[in-house]
Amino acid sequence: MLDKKIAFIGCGNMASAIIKGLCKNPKVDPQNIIASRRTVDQLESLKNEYGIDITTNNSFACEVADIVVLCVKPHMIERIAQELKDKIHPESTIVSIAAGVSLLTLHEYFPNQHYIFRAMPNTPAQVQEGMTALCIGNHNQEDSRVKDILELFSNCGKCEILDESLFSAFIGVSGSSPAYFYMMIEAIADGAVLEGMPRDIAYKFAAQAMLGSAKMILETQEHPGRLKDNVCSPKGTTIEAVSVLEKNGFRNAIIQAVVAAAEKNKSME
Ligand SMILES: NC(=O)C1=CN([C@@H]2O[C@H](COP(=O)(O)OP(=O)(O)OC[C@H]3O[C@@H](n4cnc5c(N)ncnc54)[C@H](OP(=O)(O)O)[C@@H]3O)[C@@H](O)[C@H]2O)C=CC1
Ligand SMILES: O=C(O)[C@@H]1CCC=N1
Repeated sequence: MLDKKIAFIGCGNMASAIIKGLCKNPKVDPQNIIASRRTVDQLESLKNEYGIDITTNNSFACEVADIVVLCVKPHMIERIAQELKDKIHPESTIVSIAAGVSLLTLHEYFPNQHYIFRAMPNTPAQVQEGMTALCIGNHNQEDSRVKDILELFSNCGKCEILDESLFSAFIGVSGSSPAYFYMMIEAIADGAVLEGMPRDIAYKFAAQAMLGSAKMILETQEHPGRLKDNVCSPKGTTIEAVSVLEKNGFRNAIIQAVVAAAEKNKSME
C-alpha cells in the first residue's frame, strides 16, 4: 500500500483524521496522498502541515489514484458516483466509509468496478488509535488489494475484516462511540468542577482514567465486570458511584444508544 496513490474524495472530519494518522507514519509518503473537497482553506492547511497533494477537482484525484476513499456524507455518495464512475480506472480500488451505504448499492453505483470495499473507521484514527471494520464482500482476505486496505487503516490504529451483517452493530459500538466517550469525559469533568476542580485538569484526569481502563481491557483480557469489581471496595467510594449510575439507568442508556446508532444505519441502507 505504501507505493499506492490514495485519493480522499470529501476531506472533512473523518478523512482529515485518517490522513493525519497516516502521515504520522514515517513510512507513508505524503506525496502519495491526494485530498479533494470543494473549499480550499482546510485543504491548504492539511497541505501545509503534512505535505499532501490537494485538489478541488474530484476527477483529477481519481484519475491518478490506485485507491479511492469515498469520504463524503452518505446522501452525497450517489451524486459523487455519477460524477466519478467513468473516471476511476477499473483496476483501482474503491473504499467507501459512508454509513448506511451497502456494498450492493456501491456496486450498483460503480458498475465498472470489481474492487469495492466498505470501511467504518472512527476519529481516533487521527492519533493512530482508530478502530476500523472492513467489509470485503466476496473477495479473499489474501487478495493484495484487501491487504492494501487493511494496511491503510492499520496505519491509523487497528483494522479488522467484518461481515457486512455486523456493520450496523459495529457503527454503534465503534464508529459512533467516540462521541459517547467524549460525553462521558465531559460529564465526569462537570462533576469534578462541581466539586471545585479546574476544568482543564479534570479533562486530563478523566481522559487518562478512560485510556487506562481501555488498556486494561485490551491487555489483561479480563471480563469488564471483574475489572469493575476490583475498583469497588466494600463500603467504599466507587460502589456509591456505581449505585447512582445504576439508579439512573446508565447501562441501559448506553445499550439503547448503541442500538439506536445501529438501527439508524439499517434505516439508511
Ligand atoms: N465523522 C465520523 O466520526 C465518521 C464518519 N464516517 C463517514 O464519513 C463520511 C464523512 O463524514 P464526516 O467526515 O464526518 O463529514 P464532513 O462533513 O466533515 O466531511 C464531508 C466532506 O465532504 C466534502 N464534500 C461535500 N461535497 C463534496 C463534493 N461534491 N466533492 C468533494 N467533496 C465534497 C465537504 O467539504 P466541501 O463542502 O468543502 O466540499 C466535507 O468536508 C460520512 O459518510 C460518514 O458516514 C464514518 C466513520 C466515522
Ligand atoms: O454519525 C455518523 O453518521 C458517522 C458514522 C459513524 C460516526 N459518524
